[in-house]
Amino acid sequence: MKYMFLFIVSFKIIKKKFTKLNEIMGFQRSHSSQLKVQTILKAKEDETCGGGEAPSFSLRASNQSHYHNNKLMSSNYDSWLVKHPCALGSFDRMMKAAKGKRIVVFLDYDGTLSPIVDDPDRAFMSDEMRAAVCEVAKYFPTAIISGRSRDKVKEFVKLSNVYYAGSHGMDIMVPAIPVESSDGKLLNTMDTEVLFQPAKKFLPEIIEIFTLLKEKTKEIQGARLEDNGFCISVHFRQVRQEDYGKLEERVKSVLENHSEFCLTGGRKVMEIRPSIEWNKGHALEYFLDTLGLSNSSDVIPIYIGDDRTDEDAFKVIQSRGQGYPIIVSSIPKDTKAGYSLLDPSEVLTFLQRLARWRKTSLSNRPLHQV
Ligand SMILES: O=P(O)(O)OC[C@H]1O[C@H](O[C@H]2O[C@H](CO)[C@@H](O)[C@H](O)[C@H]2O)[C@H](O)[C@@H](O)[C@@H]1O
Repeated sequence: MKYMFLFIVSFKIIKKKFTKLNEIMGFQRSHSSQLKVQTILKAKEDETCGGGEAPSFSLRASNQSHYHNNKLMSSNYDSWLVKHPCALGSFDRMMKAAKGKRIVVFLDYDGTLSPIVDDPDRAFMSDEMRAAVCEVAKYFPTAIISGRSRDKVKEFVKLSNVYYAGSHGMDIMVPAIPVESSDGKLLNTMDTEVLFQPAKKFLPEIIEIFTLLKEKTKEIQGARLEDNGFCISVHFRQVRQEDYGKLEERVKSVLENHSEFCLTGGRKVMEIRPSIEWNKGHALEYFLDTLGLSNSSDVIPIYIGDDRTDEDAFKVIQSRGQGYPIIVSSIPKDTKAGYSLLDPSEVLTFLQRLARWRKTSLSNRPLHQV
C-alpha cells in the first residue's frame, strides 16, 4: 500500500515536470534558434523606443547601440518562456481546462493580427489571418480591441461577425449579432446595437490638439500623425534618431495647455489621449457585461496582444482568476500575461487550432446533444 502510494505520487510529479518541459519545448520546436535570435534582435530594436507610461524618446535612442549579445538574449528569452509558456505548446492543457466553459476571444490588431510595418496605413492583415479570425468568430464571441480608430480597424479586418472597439477601447460598438452558448446553441440575439464612447465630450479638444500638432511637427522629417478618433498617434518610426528629442519636446509643448490629456508610449509611437479611467481592460469588461457574460463563473476570456496597452486587459483577466492572457513578443518583457506567442504567424496558428478544436469537439458530441 505504502509503495503504491509512493509510486502514484512520484508518477504525478514526473508527469507535471514533463508537461512543463513539453510546453517549453513546444515553443522551441516551432522556431529554429537562428531565426529566433534574428527576430529577437529586430524586435529589440523596435521595442527600445516603445512602451512606458511617460516616454523619454531621446534617452532611449541613445541606448540603442548597446545591444546584448545574441546568446544572452536567446537564453534570457528561454528563461522568460518558463514563466510565460508558449500558448501553442500549452494548447491542449489550456483547452482541457476550458472544456464545457464559454470561451470569449479578444484580439489586438497591430503586431498581433498584422505585422508591424513602417507605414501605418499599410498594416494589412493577410487573407489567411482574416479567414482564421472569421472561423474563430463562428464558434466564439470575438472582439478586436485596437488603438486605431474603430472605422480604420474595421476597414483592415473586413469581418462582420466580430465586435470592434477603437481608440484603445474608448469607442465600442456591439452590433446586434447572435451569441452562442458553449454547446453551440443560440444564447441571445441583441436586437439593438450598442455604442459606447466614454470620451465623447473631449472630441472638440482632440480636434484642436490634432491641428496644433500638425503645425508643430510639420518640419520634423518622417513624423506622422494619425487620427484615431478619441486619441492621436504621433509616429516616429521614420524619424531620424537625432530628431526624437525635438519631436517629443514639441508634442509635450502642445499638451502643456491641455491638462486633461496625457501622453503614453507604444511601439515607436507617442499617443495622446484623454486622462480618463478607461482602457482596454475596461473595454474587455464592457463587452463581457454587454453580452451578459460578466458574472458567469464559466467564462474563459482569451486576450491576445503585443503592446503596453494590452497589459490592462491582461490584468483584468488575471484578477478574474479565469482566462488566458497571451502576449505576442519575441523578446522577454515584463508582462501580466500568463502565456506567449512569438509573432503574428504564431497567432495565426493558435487561432486556426482554436477553431479546429471547437469544430472537432462539436462534431464529437453524442447525438442526443446535437
Ligand atoms: O492597439 P493596436 O491595434 O496594437 O494599435 C496600436 C498602434 O498601432 C499602430 O502603430 C503600430 O503599428 C504600425 C503599423 O505596423 C507601426 O508603423 C507603428 O510604429 C506601431 O506603433 C497604429 O498606427 C497606432 O495608431 C496604434 O495606436
